[in-house]
Amino acid sequence: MASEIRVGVLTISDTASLDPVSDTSGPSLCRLLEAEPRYKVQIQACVPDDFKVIQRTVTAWCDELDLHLVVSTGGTGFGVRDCTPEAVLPLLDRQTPGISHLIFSKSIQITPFAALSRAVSGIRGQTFVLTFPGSPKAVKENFEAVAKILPHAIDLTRGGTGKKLHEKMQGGPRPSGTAAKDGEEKPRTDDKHEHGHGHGHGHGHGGHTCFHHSDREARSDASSLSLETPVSRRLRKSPYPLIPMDRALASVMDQVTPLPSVEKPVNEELIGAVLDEDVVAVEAVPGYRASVLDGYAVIDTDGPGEYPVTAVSIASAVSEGSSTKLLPGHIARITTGGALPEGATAVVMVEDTQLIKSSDDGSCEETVKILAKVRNGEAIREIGSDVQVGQTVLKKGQVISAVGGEIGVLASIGVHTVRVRQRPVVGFLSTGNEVVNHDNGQPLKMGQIRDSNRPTLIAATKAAGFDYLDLGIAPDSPEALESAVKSGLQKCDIVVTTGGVSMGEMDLLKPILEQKLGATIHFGRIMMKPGKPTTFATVPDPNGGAQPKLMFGLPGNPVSATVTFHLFVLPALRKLAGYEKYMWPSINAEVTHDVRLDERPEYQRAIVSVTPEGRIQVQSTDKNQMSSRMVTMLGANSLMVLPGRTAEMSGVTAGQKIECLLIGKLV
Ligand SMILES: Nc1nc2c(c(=O)[nH]1)N[C@H]1C(S)=C(S)[C@@H](COP(=O)(O)OP(=O)(O)OC[C@H]3O[C@@H](n4cnc5c(N)ncnc54)[C@H](O)[C@@H]3O)O[C@H]1N2
Ligand code: MOO
Ligand SMILES: [Mg+2]
Repeated sequence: MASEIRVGVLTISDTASLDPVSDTSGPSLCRLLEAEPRYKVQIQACVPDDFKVIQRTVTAWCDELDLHLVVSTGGTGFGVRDCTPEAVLPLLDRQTPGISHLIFSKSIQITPFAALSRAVSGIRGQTFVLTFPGSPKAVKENFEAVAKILPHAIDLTRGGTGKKLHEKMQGGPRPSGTAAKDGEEKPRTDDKHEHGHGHGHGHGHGGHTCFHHSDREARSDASSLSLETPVSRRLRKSPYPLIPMDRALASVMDQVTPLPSVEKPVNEELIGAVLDEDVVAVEAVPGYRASVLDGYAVIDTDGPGEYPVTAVSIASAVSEGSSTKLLPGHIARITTGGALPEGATAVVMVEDTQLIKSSDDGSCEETVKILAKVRNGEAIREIGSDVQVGQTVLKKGQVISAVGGEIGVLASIGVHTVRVRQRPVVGFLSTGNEVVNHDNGQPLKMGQIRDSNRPTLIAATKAAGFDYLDLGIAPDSPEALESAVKSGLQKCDIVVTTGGVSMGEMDLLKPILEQKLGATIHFGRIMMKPGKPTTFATVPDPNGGAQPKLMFGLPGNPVSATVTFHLFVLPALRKLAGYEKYMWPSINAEVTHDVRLDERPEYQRAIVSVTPEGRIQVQSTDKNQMSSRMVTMLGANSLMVLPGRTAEMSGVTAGQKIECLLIGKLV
């Protein structure tokens, strides 16, 4: 049986999420649990009665935090906003009706109001999930109803055998009530006790009945992230679980499907495009028998000796049927790339010949001596010897590089257009009342800051070969932000905003996405530095298209925005554009100095270089890697992938190897 049971306690209540201090159910559940040493409450949060927020939180807690037990309190009743069972049920792999029944049967003995709870329970992955009603009394009664079997249930959920319990049960079950704590199983007669089965949640209003209307009214129009929430009542804890980086990346990539393909002419506009078809040569290269050298076309069997020069073939277009025929005992002057006269079987380079006789004015060679013997076929490029007609020269999925190989081959084989994946268009919107255009020509007023995010991200996008739209700057007003994001989504495949995603009262992006644009926020916080509040959402296409649009809410701090753009947005753009390898390549490099680890896994800006002896080294751009200091991006060609600090490992010492993502060119 698990020696330690890691628990998440989730209060589900609009009221409590507005004012977590008023939450009494969550804390009392924590106290009940922690009264037993085996339970360790690892995470506690208040979220509103919001289907998506509940699902997101429970999913993340079960899947990311590897908790043994998640217990929620609230939202199980008949209230119009109560939706805990509806949100939790679809997340469960297996329901546990016996547990729900046990809780119900005990509660109903205490009060008939227990019938107003629609609580569910079950197993998601390896996590046991319980939903309790929203009052400290109900929480206590429900917990006590299952306290004895809970460790065993959790053990079985985790693949345990339950051996210990079965041994304990050898003597048969104890008579009901004999081991009960004082009052545990005594039926209650007081119908008006604070059971709160889904009604009003009882937060901070000790002694209210389960029909507490004022509480219901208060939560009917408010949610934790509501745009109307007054500042003093805003959430003091983020409702978005901190998820690990790998999970965040996987969640982005799950949502990205390559764009459809289009026919494009073969020219430099193709650079960076991904082929969506195999390309077959429609012409042979070369299309005629061509000389590899400047010299003389000969019949190899004639051998060395003096020969009359009876023809000239200079590389140029020749009209059909006009090519000369070489007769035995004759040779023809020929230039590199010239068409071989009919009958010629080899070419002798000019250096291996000697002029014997020329015309009086020297304009014509009449007799030339072939000095060396040549083999049949020597210095001749046969028809199709480079590429044959019908040969597959490029494969679906291949990227048209800027090096030139692909465009060169396409141009040479008579293919004029190719099917390539459409290139995504990404829109950039800076947000913030304090943010002004970097080139506005005005001195900054107190509190203003120049927009460095848009120029940076646009430059990086252009260099990566993607199309972009500059969506300007939106002030921190719900209306302006909503309309700017919406219009961006109408025109782009991805919208990237910077700023407004953390915990301030001006951080409006997340509530706008959820409440105004119907978005699904896949994550709103990541355990990483920089970039903790990075947000990713899918938004229904405002143009009515079937495919949702992608939306990244990057943090406002310039380094956070730049690093998360490289880590998330560019790979997503590459996947959208059809790249099979869309993640950054990484390299292990020797760090040239000691590095202190942060508690969050960190992406330090760094320079990877190759020493004259061929050793690959890496050096941080700057010791002070604060996320506002754009100077830490100077010269960076890589991001050092540093793990979070642990008791065992607090730093990396000079000489150790560390993984580095190569986001720029090696120096
Ligand atoms: N109570 C908490 N506060 C903050 C937390 C937290 O967990 N709890 N997280 C911090 C972290 S980490 C980051 S990163 C930032 C992210 O903030 P936001 O994304 O909400 O961004 P803003 O508040 O709008 O701006 C932050 C910072 O960046 C400057 N900025 C914004 N846009 C631009 C731009 N286009 N160009 C240049 N600089 C820009 C802005 O003026 C602010 O100084 O939140 C922490 N807070
Ligand atoms: O996560 Mo923030 O990006 O450290 O400053
Ligand atoms: Mg902020």
